[in-house]
Amino acid sequence: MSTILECRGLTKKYGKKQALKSVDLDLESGRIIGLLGPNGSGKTTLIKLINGLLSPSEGALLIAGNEPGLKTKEIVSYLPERTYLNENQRVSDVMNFFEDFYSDYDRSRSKDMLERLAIDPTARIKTLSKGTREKVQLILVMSRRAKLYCLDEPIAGVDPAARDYILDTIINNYDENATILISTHLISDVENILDEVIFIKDGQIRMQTAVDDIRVKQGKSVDALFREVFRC
Ligand SMILES: Nc1ncnc2c1ncn2[C@@H]1O[C@H](COP(=O)(O)OP(=O)(O)OP(=O)(O)O)[C@@H](O)[C@H]1O
Repeated sequence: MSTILECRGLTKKYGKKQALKSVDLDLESGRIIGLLGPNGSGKTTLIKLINGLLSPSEGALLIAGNEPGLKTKEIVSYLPERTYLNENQRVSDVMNFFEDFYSDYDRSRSKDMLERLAIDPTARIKTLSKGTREKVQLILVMSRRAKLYCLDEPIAGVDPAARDYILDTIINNYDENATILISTHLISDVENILDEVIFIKDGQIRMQTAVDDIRVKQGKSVDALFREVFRC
């Protein structure tokens, strides 16, 4: 198994606030990994650094051996915590944009998922509910054949019935050598698809472990362990 992401001494400061404190982290290819932590623990900051939207204050971050930039954008598919879709465009316009922009975009995947979720590709984004916009954006992001997917709160606004379909889609559609990093507070919803979890608090990695170890060795669900470790 190869390493897709490496962080060494990764630090991010916003003024005096240290959002990430000398993080050392390795992510292997072919894993679905939950990035879990309380509010303000540094999850979005880490995901933005991976996507080159922020630069490290100190330390290094490498994706398949490269610093975030044009080369890594070709292999990283990113779902931000907020939707960025242009209100006046139709869903099919955004699909065209993805097709032009990303050589790994597979339009047939988007079509299948839109159909399954009964989303009309000719609908304008502004006519869609918040949850449906989130579904559209996730569908687009998951329709790329990327090596690393970074999903920041992918199912937060989606109803529970569609969550199951979306999570199934995530596990069934992605290439087995790809890695998916999912930041979420909906741990019990996602834990069945996770291979591994990272617990983060106050900008530091508190634990990185296989989900099977939590279940088998500790006899707990990830959700139960999270509540124990981060009890207020
Ligand atoms: N632009 C910014 N300027 C100053 N501080 C910031 C900025 N963005 C984030 N922070 C701070 O950095 C820390 C980490 O924030 P981050 O958004 O990465 O946390 P998070 O784990 O994603 O939180 P949540 O679960 O609430 O989304 C927090 O203390 C936050 O207040």
